[in-house]
Amino acid sequence: MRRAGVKKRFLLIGDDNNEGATFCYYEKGSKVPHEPSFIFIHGFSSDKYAWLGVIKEIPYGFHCIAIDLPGHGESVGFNEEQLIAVNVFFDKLNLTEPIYLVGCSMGGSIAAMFATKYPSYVCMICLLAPVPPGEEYETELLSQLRSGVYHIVLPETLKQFYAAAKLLSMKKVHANRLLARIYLKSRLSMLDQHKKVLKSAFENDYPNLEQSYAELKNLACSVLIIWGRQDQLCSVDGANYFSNLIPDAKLIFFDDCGHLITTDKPTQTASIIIKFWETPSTYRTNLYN
Ligand SMILES: CCCCCCCCCCCCCCCC(=O)OC(CO)CO
Repeated sequence: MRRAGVKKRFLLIGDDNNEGATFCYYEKGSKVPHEPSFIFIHGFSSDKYAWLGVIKEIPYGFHCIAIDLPGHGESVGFNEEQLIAVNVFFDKLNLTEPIYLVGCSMGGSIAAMFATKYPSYVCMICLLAPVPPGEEYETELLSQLRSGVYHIVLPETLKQFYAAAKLLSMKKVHANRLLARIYLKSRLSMLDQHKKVLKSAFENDYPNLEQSYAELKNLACSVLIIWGRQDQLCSVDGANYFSNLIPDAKLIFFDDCGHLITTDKPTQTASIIIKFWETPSTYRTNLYN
């Protein structure tokens, strides 16, 4: 933990709809007046830990927060839908100045939808291989997942774990069986919860993705899109879909990179995120001056 310079924190939400609901998150640095905080949102069945490799490479002086989404990691007790819960989180933390929202995979879809639903909260978004909409972009893996073959992303055995790692990442993980077994065991305790999240996402969110994304064309904030060329879960063609929808978006492809961009290219991801932040934008300048 100390390596990445983050502290683990808890935030009790506990309103009428979510009695005792608590967000868990990592924080590095603290809010800098008149600068956007960097907020990181992980993908399905992942958690805040996935961002440590990226956050480690972000220089001190920037304010970074990586949250555990409801139904993931150490965040507990939510009934509310993700977008509303995330919005409450920002309010409770007094993140009143527009933020730089970074999301990976399903977290990228959430970041995109958050920006359309709450435009005043966001001045920049970075989407790492967000879920593309509908059958036209549906990979074989995603369609298997939709039909209920969950072990592709929710492995239950060591063998399935290695198979999942191989499909999602270019990194070789066969190295340490003990660590793999410990990691798998910790994930198994979340299995039923994650199955519920996935089922609900496919039933309620996936069918409406195209309609939800359509709002992206009205975005005023700056948009960065990153995709791994070897992504087998979220089709690389999705990058074209999003850049057609958002003509001003900056598009970056990583070679030798699968779906798990934060695993395969943490250093490069951090440096692109910072470089994009440094790019002059009239929109942001007007916001902060
Ligand atoms: C407000 C809610 C909006 C949700 C919208 C998204 C609905 C998509 C359906 C589920 C699609 C499932 C694929 C997720 C891929 C993923 O996240 O990959 C992980 C590894 O498992 C990376 O960390």
